[in-house]
Amino acid sequence: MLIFLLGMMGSGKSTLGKQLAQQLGYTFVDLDDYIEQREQRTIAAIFEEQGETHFRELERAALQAVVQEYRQAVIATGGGTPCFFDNINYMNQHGETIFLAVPTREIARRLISTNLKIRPLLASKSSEEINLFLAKTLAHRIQFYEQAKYKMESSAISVDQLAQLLNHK
Ligand SMILES: Nc1ncnc2c1ncn2[C@@H]1O[C@H](COP(=O)(O)OP(=O)(O)OP(=O)(O)O)[C@@H](O)[C@H]1O
Ligand SMILES: O=C(O)C1=C[C@@H](O)[C@@H](O)[C@H](O)C1
Ligand SMILES: [Mg+2]
Repeated sequence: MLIFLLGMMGSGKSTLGKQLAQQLGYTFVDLDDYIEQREQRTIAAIFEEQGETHFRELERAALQAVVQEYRQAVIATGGGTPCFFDNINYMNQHGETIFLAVPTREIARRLISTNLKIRPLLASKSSEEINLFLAKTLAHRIQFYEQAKYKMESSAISVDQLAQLLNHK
């Protein structure tokens, strides 16, 4: 089985994905890391050198490559992955999709306390600008995230909650 975690930057896809994979004995794949390895450069560099449109094409190709490569994996997608091309339908067709619905306030709080340089869409923004950016971005993205098969809504999602959700499907 392939399990895709969806949600905004900072919703915990990478953190929870690693823990869930460990619990299930699955491989953990972080789509952002996968793209960086394929490209041999950081996502920030891809954005800087070729812009977001090109990044989205690389992201779609990476998503499809991961699906071909793995049979049992937990995949932490990028924050924007479900919102471009037909990626959300593609993921729904190839596995279980879970939207980590963490409130914007909590996401902003988490991100402001981490290194913003690795998140090019947030770099060089003030706290107030980050809050505004997250709210505006989510307003657009929610229509894609909501197409996930499952939704986990909490400001403190745990790996056990995720495992339970999958057990009861
Ligand atoms: N369930 C959680 N409870 C509290 N803090 C968390 C939780 N999950 C992640 N965090 C913290 O939030 C920050 C962002 O988490 P993480 O990198 O896992 O998010 P992400 O969804 O993978 O983001 P991105 O899309 O930018 O890769 C980290 O500092 C992490 O420690
Ligand atoms: O929310 C987004 O659009 C992004 C989130 C990150 O995971 C990276 O995929 C990239 O920084 C873009
Ligand atoms: Mg991540």
